[in-house]
Amino acid sequence: MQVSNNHTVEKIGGTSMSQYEAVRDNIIFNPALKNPYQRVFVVSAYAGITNLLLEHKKTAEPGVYGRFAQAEEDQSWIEAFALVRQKMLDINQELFGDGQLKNKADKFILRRLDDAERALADLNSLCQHGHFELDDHLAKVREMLASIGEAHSAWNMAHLLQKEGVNAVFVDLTGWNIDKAVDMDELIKDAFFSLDLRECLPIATGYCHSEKGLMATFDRGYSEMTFSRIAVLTQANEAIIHKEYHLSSADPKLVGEDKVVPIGMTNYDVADQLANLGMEAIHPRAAKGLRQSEISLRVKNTFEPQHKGTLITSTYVSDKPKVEIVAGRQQVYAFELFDQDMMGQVNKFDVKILSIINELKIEMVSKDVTANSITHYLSCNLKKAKRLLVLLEKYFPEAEINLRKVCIVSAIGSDMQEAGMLAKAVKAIAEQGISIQALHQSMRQVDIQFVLDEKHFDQAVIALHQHLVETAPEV
Ligand SMILES: Nc1ncnc2c1ncn2[C@@H]1O[C@H](COP(=O)(O)OP(=O)(O)O)[C@@H](O)[C@H]1O
Ligand SMILES: N[C@@H](CC(=O)OP(=O)(O)O)C(=O)O
Repeated sequence: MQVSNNHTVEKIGGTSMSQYEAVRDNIIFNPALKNPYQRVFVVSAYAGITNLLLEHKKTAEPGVYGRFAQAEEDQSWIEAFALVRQKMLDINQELFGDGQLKNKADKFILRRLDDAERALADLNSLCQHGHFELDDHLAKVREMLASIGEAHSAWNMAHLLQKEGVNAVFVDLTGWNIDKAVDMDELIKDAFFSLDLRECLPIATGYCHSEKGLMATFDRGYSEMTFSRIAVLTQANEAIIHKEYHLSSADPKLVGEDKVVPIGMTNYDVADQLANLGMEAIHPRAAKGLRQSEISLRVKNTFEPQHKGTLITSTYVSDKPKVEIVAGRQQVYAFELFDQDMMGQVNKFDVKILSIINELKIEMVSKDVTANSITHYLSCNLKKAKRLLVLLEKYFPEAEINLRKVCIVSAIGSDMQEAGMLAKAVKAIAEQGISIQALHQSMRQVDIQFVLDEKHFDQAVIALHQHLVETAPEV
């Protein structure tokens, strides 16, 4: 590639991808730009497709992968496959209408789907033999299935844009046709090496093959890793994420589009806190690469092309201490382990608990300790929570273990060091008659976290936003 340091790398999220006209008119042909080039696009699967291929991101309802992994005798993954195939063909119909290009698009994606379905069927029958364990192959199955979603959306977008006269190039990073594992960085460098960004517009798959497995390392939201790696390796001038909404002071769907305000600027610290809560302004590991390479990140609203969006840099700090965002996480399991013997040796207990949590690959959102108890706040499905409970009971037979489903609601800002900020936040919650289960504020002064009963999530977000953002004096 002609490294010019004069290009941007831009990711288009799944919700935006499902609205092609908006992507074409507002992003590709953004009126503020002279021409569509000097940009690299990295695209996610259309909204809902990865949920059908793997499992629902929020509810964990199993898709093809979830069903395939569940039981060798259960053949319901075949029905799940039929569902995702139909959904992908429906999307093609809507985008291309009838004609040659639609046939080409169908042929492309059907080949991948058929290849994958055959591979799963073969694996399933192989694993009927005692010598083969399904579990040994599931990680590869997950990678294979995930990659189909982004191959679909990227192929379609490149070909739709070609129809509009743009020299768009489909960049397939899925590694579908390669015969040996390749390093992710090598694959990206190879793919972009021969491209002249002055006259072609690469549309790259948000899924990228890697020796260790993209899903295994980063799991859902992985397209941001591909995006970040491409931005770093091609030395982008700026990295841009296009989303359905502005990065706002709270979820517009929950608090109301008229009440939230777009965030003008913020820093990577804030982005990390948001990602930790599952808001995914950007995948925290993706942010690390951009931050280290000093590439700033802009989050833009697909539907308001004139708006500059939110600029995330490593250096920004708000002029005055303030709460920038109220966000939260539902479906959190609080595991409280209490043992009188823990007194004076909390560390010893914690090391073992953490090793079990890691073994089960459960994500930790927060934790707190007292002299004789440790509580981990974990984000996982019920199945994993039950598994963890069994293991903890086995390893700590003397301990009392309490498991509760909670939510975490958090007020976040790049600088929140102001006397009275915490009191104001507590008052906002207390006024609603909500009882606080736990409260965390770290020395880094970038967030205040409330652990609450699940049912209070919406009410707490709305109340905190009202008292800390809507009524806060303008800075
Ligand atoms: N502070 C916030 N600002 C903007 N969106 C938010 C915020 N908190 C939660 N959301 C929610 O995030 C969701 C995901 O954003 P979206 O642009 O649809 O993602 P993707 O681009 O990955 O498809 C939106 O449905 C929105 O309601
Ligand atoms: N489609 C993948 C990857 C991704 O990052 O998607 P999105 O940009 O829509 O969050 C997923 O759902 O995990």
